[in-house]
Amino acid sequence: LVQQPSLGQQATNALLSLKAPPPELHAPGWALKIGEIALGLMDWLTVAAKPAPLRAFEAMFGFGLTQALAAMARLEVFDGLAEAGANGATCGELIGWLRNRKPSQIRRQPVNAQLLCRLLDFAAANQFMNKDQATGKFYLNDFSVLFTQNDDNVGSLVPMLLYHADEVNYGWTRLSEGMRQVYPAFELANGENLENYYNMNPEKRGNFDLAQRSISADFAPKMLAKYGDEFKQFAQVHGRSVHICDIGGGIGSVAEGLLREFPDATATVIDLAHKETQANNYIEQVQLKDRIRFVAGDFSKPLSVECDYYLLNHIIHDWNDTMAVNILSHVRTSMPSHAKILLVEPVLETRNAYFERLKRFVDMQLLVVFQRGKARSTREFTSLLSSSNLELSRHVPLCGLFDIVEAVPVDATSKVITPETAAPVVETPAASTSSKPRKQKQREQKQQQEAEAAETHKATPAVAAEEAASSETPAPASP
Ligand SMILES: C[S@@+](CC[C@H](N)C(=O)[O-])C[C@H]1O[C@@H](n2cnc3c(N)ncnc32)[C@H](O)[C@@H]1O
Repeated sequence: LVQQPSLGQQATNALLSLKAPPPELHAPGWALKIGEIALGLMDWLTVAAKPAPLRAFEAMFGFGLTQALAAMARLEVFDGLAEAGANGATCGELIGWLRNRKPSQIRRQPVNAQLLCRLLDFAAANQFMNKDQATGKFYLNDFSVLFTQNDDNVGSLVPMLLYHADEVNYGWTRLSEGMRQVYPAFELANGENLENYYNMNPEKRGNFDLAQRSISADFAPKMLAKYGDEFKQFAQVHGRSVHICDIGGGIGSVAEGLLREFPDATATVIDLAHKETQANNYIEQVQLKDRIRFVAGDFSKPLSVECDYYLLNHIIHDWNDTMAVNILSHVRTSMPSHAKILLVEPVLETRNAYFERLKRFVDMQLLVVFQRGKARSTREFTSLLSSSNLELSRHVPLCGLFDIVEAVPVDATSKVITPETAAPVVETPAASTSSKPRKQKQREQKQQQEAEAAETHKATPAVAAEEAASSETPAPASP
């Protein structure tokens, strides 16, 4: 791709002025929906327009893209380009820069100049970065900026990339044997399940934790866009701010992100006891000790923690149906009737070819790594929830890999909290019906409409019966 230097320079300047990757665009729902449909259509056309032999070669070569990207991240090529900034850098200049650079988080190896130049040309041909053919200079582009690194690497995709390129990639090499459903492919390849593997390789665990934090950092603004108004209304109705429980919340990084977006909210993070010290250190480090509490707990056993929202972020997809119902039932038993459960999951859907492909990829990752875990469809969630005395109240797509599946107790009197249905109602000036501000009235009307729309998603006995009929294969024993 030949880039006009002036354009390339402008783009690079703009990108470098951002400390983290560009923030998500929070366009109105209808605009995102149109964008999604257009993306799906373009994706379908791109695939359909390619002759089959080309598609076959692309599929066979796909692994090389991941590994080339990982090699460049390890060699800190993208950081070199970031430092070169709008001037760009030739291959020779980049090598000089790399040789003089202090060793940093990722171990660098010595590089052979000629070989690295070939790798850079491969990267430019695949649009990982831009190349000005006239000057031979390389420039960071909107893709490679995502793989630059910073001090704590939050916001960088490098930890996520290395997780996929290393331990998960080994797992994929044993996929056919993993299909026997004795051991997950990951265990066949790495000799241990994920947890034991990380116990034996603390450096890899550190990288995995960073990868998770990067996903979490992306989640809070999306949640604000979807739940900001509802949380505000909750505070008006109940006379207090929401209390969120993050079940399987790790060291509290997701809770931290959420509480930064919702300055009045408080949170309880529940995770296994071995996370306690790390979590408390983290919560102290981010100065949220007065708002986030860590509670050691096991979601495979009854829980007793009362909250307004129970967040299960990337939890259910790690488990088979039996365990998923077990976890959901424990949450259900401890939740008050007004509370909601928010499951953050890749919901499989078929309307959009592009997202379907990404979500199916997540499903395969779960198959490779855990075997017991899977991505589920709305119908499958409906079934899991109904077996847990819950019902699906709303499906909130987040325009990406993940969605929010919202659930409420089956016997809840109302699925949506409104001033009319919530108890106890705290009279505040804003909540008094005679002088409701216009915006509040509009919000209530919108919630009413959403409640009606949610009815169409409700589990029907027929669906439940159909789902119950599809039995699940038992999970394999651990080696
Ligand atoms: C995929 S991670 C998700 C972490 C976090 N929710 C996030 O999105 O970053 C799964 C989490 O579940 C926790 N976990 C696994 N088994 C658990 C159990 N039986 N009880 C409580 N937490 C558990 C793990 O320690 C880990 O933090």
